[in-house]
Amino acid sequence: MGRTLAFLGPSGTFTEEAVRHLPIQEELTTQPYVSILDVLEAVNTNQADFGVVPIENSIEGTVNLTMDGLIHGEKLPILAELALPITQHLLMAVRPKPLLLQQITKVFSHSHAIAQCRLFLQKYLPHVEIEYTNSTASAAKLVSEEPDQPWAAIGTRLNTEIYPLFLAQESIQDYANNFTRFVLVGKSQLDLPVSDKYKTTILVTLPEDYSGALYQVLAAFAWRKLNLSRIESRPTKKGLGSYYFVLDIVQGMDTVLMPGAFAEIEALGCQVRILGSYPVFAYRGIGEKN
Ligand SMILES: O=C(O)C(=O)C[C@]1(C(=O)O)C=C[C@@H](O)C=C1
Repeated sequence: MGRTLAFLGPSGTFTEEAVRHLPIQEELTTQPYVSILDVLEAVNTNQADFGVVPIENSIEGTVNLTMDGLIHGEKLPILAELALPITQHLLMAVRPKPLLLQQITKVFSHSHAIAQCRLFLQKYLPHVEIEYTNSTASAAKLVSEEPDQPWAAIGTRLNTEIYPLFLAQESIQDYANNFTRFVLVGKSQLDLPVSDKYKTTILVTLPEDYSGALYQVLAAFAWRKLNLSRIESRPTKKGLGSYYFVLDIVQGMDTVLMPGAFAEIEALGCQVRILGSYPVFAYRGIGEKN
């Protein structure tokens, strides 16, 4: 068997779709895992060579499980990124005639999918119980297996082809411009095509009680004209008020500017850890895929 790639399953997740759109040239055996942590664990323990997980959504923000897994888990470099357009649908096991949303008692989905449809749920399904699942596809599978229950799942259109489900309501997300960034992680090298865009993600720990430290960190990038596309704080989990800063710099390591900026930051007393320096691939599908 060749090398393997773990992804957030079961079949029909947005993550699986991201795997299909990543321009991986090698024939990898793909393996679904039930949670994001299981995917990362599979790669950490060498059960899988690579993994694909969601890291950030344009409506709901960071996928904390992924971010914290990369920060606190074993060192697992980010090898590539792909942003996928996301369209969420309300899926049911029986075709309701007519569809009476009041009859639905429970809605199942991944927390990020629920969050992307918060206003829809508040307006049309304020009475339902929300049940969180590990992925949108696990919600779809669960609802399809209980056709006698007045339940619905939120997930991809693709799930109506994989599971015995109907599209009860199309495109229910609150904002049209919905994208999720997925990252490919792994300890070994993988041949990927060149891209016209590269990013470097770093984790910065500031020195304690140094006023203006974050300002100085940002200045090191600003005067070098190194563009940041994200800055985010995550708790170090060592106590209140203690944070790591995650920075996405729109630049690979192929310029002296980057090591220069890191050296300047380290001279301030900051610690810098590179989480990955990787190509960014664009989704090349046509129209709605999910
Ligand atoms: O549940 C899925 O289908 C996933 O791939 C996970 C996930 C996420 O974690 O953000 C991916 C894309 C959507 O934003 C909703 C859910």
